[in-house]
Amino acid sequence: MTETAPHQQLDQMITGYWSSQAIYAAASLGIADLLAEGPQTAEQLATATETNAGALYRLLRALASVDIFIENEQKEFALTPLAEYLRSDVPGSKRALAMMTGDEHFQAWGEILYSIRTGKTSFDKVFEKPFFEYLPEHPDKAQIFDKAMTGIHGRETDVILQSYDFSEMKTLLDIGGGNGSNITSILHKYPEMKGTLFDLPHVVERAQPHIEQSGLGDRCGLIGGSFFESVPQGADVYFMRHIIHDWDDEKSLTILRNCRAAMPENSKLLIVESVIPAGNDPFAGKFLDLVMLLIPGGKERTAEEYQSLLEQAGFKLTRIIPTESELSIIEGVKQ
Ligand SMILES: C[S@@+](CC[C@H](N)C(=O)[O-])C[C@H]1O[C@@H](n2cnc3c(N)ncnc32)[C@H](O)[C@@H]1O
Repeated sequence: MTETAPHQQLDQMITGYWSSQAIYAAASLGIADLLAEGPQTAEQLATATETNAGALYRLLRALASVDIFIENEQKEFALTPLAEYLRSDVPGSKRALAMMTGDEHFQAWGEILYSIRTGKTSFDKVFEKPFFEYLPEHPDKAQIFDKAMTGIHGRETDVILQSYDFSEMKTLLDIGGGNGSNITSILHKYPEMKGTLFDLPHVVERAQPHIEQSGLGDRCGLIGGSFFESVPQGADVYFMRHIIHDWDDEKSLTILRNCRAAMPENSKLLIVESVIPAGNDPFAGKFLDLVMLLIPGGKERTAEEYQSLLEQAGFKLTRIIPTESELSIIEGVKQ
């Protein structure tokens, strides 16, 4: 086996965005959906997508060189196992993730030096408003964001369900639960449990059909609101996945204190996040931390940082439960 020399490794890292932006272009044009019925030439695809046939051919040839699409002898392109995930309608689709990452995220990453120099979000510099205020004003982007969250986090519910026993809990509140894919998976596993999806009003409105289609309409309520104002009262579990990492300590404390005020005495707080380990080992959360710096203005935290945050909000951190993935389940109770 030939090893990649350090200078070649670095070349690959430096030019990494070439492939991610090429994937973004193919995802935005819906190429994988067009190929779902069978192979097509670049000319046919260019007609369907109103693009330049020569340029589209070059895009698809480059992507085929990294196993996304494959070109046959008739110069037709077909789907590969990687390209299948760029279809809109497959379980675990990554199309929305590729579209979000290559668009607003990429523009914010272009201003990374601003964030490193100032500690402020480059998203706000580029788009002139915070990310979660930009989304309701751009419903098409907000819909892509909801789907991207399922694309990146969708499989996480399975690992959470493997690692945590919810059987004693009768009611669960999924705070910032997005399009409801997490809460519906939990409710499917626990047929006795009732749930409530809580998120911003525009998100809850889009989630409603998803909850109805899941057949859980009678067990899953929807409440629109802001966790900076208050959260619904009375659930056995206050569940937040990838919420606290979106915010700085001050805003996170507001959310946690609002949860504490709404929680019955014996209910549990569950925060699901990447807990940053010490040392130099690869850990995707260390790069996700940069996304948090650039875009919403939050951070990934260490176990000590979660302990301190929970204590300041009036909680006792009872356990940090590792899962098969990089995620941990941080459990807290009211002090
Ligand atoms: C990173 S996403 C996580 C979504 C989901 N929990 C998951 O794990 O896929 C953050 C969520 O927080 C919601 N959110 C942002 N600001 C909020 C607020 N002020 N009140 C309630 N939800 C909010 C967003 O709409 C979004 O659904």
